[in-house]
Amino acid sequence: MVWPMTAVIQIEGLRKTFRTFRGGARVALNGFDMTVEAGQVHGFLGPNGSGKTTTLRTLLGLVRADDGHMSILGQRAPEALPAVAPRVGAIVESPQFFGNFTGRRTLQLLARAGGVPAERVDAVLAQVGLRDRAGERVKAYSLGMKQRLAVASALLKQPELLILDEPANGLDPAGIREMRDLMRELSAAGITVLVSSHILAEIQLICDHVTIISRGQRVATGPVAAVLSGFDKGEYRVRVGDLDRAAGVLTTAGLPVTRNDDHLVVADVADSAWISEQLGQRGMWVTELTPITPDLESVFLQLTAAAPGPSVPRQVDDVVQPGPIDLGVQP
Ligand SMILES: Nc1ncnc2c1ncn2[C@@H]1O[C@H](COP(=O)(O)OP(=O)(O)OP(=O)(O)O)[C@@H](O)[C@H]1O
Repeated sequence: MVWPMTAVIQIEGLRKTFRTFRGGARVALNGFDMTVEAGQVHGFLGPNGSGKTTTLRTLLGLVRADDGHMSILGQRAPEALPAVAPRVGAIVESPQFFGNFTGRRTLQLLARAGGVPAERVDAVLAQVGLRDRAGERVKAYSLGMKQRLAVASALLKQPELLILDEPANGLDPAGIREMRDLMRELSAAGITVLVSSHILAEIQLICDHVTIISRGQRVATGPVAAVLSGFDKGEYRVRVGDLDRAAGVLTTAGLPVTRNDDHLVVADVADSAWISEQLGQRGMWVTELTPITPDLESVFLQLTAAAPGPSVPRQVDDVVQPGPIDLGVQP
């Protein structure tokens, strides 16, 4: 199989079914595909239980796949993992640090265990912004600082690829912002970053590309802006004095119109000036004409929702699979 030279991670047709305690089967991955190109900060987004951790654990050889092809840095996984491991940093399980050690001591021990030169410790402490707090005990660190220490430990061996499972889990907005800045700095330093998350705002802030998984299948992928624009329905919010009359005019002209309390939502609008012209000609003066651009949250909900109503918890293991949506953005 020929894969693009720039693909740092390539996953095709990945399948994994877990046998449950009671002899049942739980489909975690159902033919999942993902491509992460060099230099990306790639968000791996999906609801709880959609298969993100299973994908990362399978990629890193911690879980055996039932079927599919995977490569990391151009080498087949899991077979070639021992060869590529020195070039990959990963935090898939929350690392447990010894609280009585300082951050620096923790990294010194990890460096020694990994055969990494001791000078790397100060370099990674600086890289993750912990240099000034490196002499404090880890048990006094905030959650954000512990996450940074975890990232620092993964950076010790100067990886080309960093894989982080839910790095911003439990962080407050300021912590998420700091994590975003850190990801961007790592990306600027030439490291490809794959970040999994079920938090949309976090992915929109941190990542330039995204793959969305739902029930073990990829449902969208591409640059964040392209994924969003694939869902742009050309909708405009229109405010005008007589909503009913305006709705009538626009509907007669063939545009889909939704009447809300104090405004209309008009879809399929190619030229917004045409709306003000049509209404103005009939003595209706438009006071607002605003494009409604999709955000990742609404796209995510559309893509991952075979969602039950709010009173019914999402059944992550439902058998029904949504059809994958090909945005044609990425192979
Ligand atoms: N070791 C296991 N044994 C049985 N089922 C498992 C196992 N690991 C994961 N699963 C199931 O596989 C599905 C996917 O789980 P996974 O942890 O990959 O999802 P996730 O997207 O990482 O979710 P979260 O955001 O909650 O971490 C879930 O239904 C989960 O219960």
